[in-house]
Amino acid sequence: MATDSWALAVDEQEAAAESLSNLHLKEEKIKPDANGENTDAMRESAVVKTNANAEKADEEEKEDRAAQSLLNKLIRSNLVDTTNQVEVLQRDPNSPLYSVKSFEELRLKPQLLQGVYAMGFNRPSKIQENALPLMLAEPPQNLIAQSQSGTGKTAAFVLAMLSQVEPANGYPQCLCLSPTYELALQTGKVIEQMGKFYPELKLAYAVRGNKLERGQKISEHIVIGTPGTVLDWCAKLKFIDPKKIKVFVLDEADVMIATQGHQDQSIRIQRMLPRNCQMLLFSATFEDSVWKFAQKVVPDPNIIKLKREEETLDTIKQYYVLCNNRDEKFQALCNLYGAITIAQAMIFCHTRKTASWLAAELSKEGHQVALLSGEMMVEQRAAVIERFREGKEKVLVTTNVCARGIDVEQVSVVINFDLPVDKDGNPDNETYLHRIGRTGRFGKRGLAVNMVDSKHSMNILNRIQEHFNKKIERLDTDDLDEIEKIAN
Ligand SMILES: Nc1ncnc2c1ncn2[C@@H]1O[C@H](COP(=O)(O)OP(=O)(O)OP(=O)(O)O)[C@@H](O)[C@H]1O
Repeated sequence: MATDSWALAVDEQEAAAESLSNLHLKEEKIKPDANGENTDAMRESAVVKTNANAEKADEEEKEDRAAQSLLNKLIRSNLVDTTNQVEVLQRDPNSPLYSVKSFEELRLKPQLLQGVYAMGFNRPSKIQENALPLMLAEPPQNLIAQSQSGTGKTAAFVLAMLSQVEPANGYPQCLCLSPTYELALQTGKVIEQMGKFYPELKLAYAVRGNKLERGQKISEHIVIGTPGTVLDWCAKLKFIDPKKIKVFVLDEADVMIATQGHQDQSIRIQRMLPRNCQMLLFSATFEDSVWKFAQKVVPDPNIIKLKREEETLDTIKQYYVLCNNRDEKFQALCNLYGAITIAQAMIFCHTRKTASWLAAELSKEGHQVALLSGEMMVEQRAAVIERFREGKEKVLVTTNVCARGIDVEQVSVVINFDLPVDKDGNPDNETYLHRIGRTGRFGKRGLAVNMVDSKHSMNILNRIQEHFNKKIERLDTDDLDEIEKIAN
């Protein structure tokens, strides 16, 4: 389907409009008055608007990250497999470094060990091998830990909290901060499961809407909540005596830092805690901003990091197809499906609108299609992914926002209906690797097909090719023999 005429695809126009409107959110400009001068009132009002807009953008960023994190928790029932080594930086490099290969070695209270086994945990995960002895040491140590989602961080700090609690003392002794109500509930569930054989142990949720009488003191041993409400409960309403807290956990630090207000509130809470309180901070990623925040929250930390699994394009055959427009891309996709048997495929689009359109068109052609879209509630997204994993649908059409970090082993083909670009329209190499990398895993060979429909997208493809230094071959989807050849 060679082409000379290139038009800016409808999708790209939509996407450009979207990123422009985002830009307007962030960069509210001061307009001159009739004499061409700015008035103070205008400047002030623009500053207020800019702040409000920045907060709104913050809020959206946090919601995106929080939704992703919740989705990961909902769709995961096992540890993520990782062969990467853990890196440990001890606060005192001269003290011996302990690591455990079994839960028995930790000398847990019997009812906790029973709880761990009842959850089906046979041995500590990679990160737990090092983190647990540090967290349970005498005196307990402070810790900053980073490892990708699903590697056992939550289970580790829940075990640390449960180990420190003295149920005979009817007041809060452990405080855990989560970025959102929903994430707090998820952690609460783990506490309840692991503490199943510890019935005297009580848990309270400090989340908006959980109203208590003024002047009341709470008797629950563990409090889990969002920073604003926890701060109110400690400082304003005095439901919690922060001086009695023994373990302070800040979970999902990378999600937390997306909101400036949450950072400030967390730091204010931390300052109210006693000096000997154990401080623990967890994050799935470790950008500079997370690191700076972590150092403010956790004094004298030990640091544990687990590198991310390397993704590679080595086992993946990459192709591109030249088209003139969206309809031709759809036709190319149908030709591909007509010529080869595809176990399961993920198709990525740039906007929700294209994704919905494509899913509908594929359904009309008789394909069993699942659509994962940003408008869906997180629980609905989890249900869609679950069905796809079970093989109930063979094609998953999605936008990038929804599909980060989703592992579906049986996906053999990834199709970039639109190439991944960042907010400024430049190639998003990391996303490309992420999307394509998931097909060629576990020693399997994968197939990736990129749809190119304009000079601009050809340029993006070339830059992706240069970045990875891996050739992306041209494929003619009108030539059935050729398609069959690549499939074999
Ligand atoms: N030692 C273990 N053995 C077996 N399964 C485990 C172990 N530790 C945790 N799990 C399970 O693995 C999954 C991921 O663990 P966990 O939620 O603690 O990871 P996480 O790193 O906190 O992930 P996230 O960042 O998404 O919260 C959960 O289903 C949990 O029950």
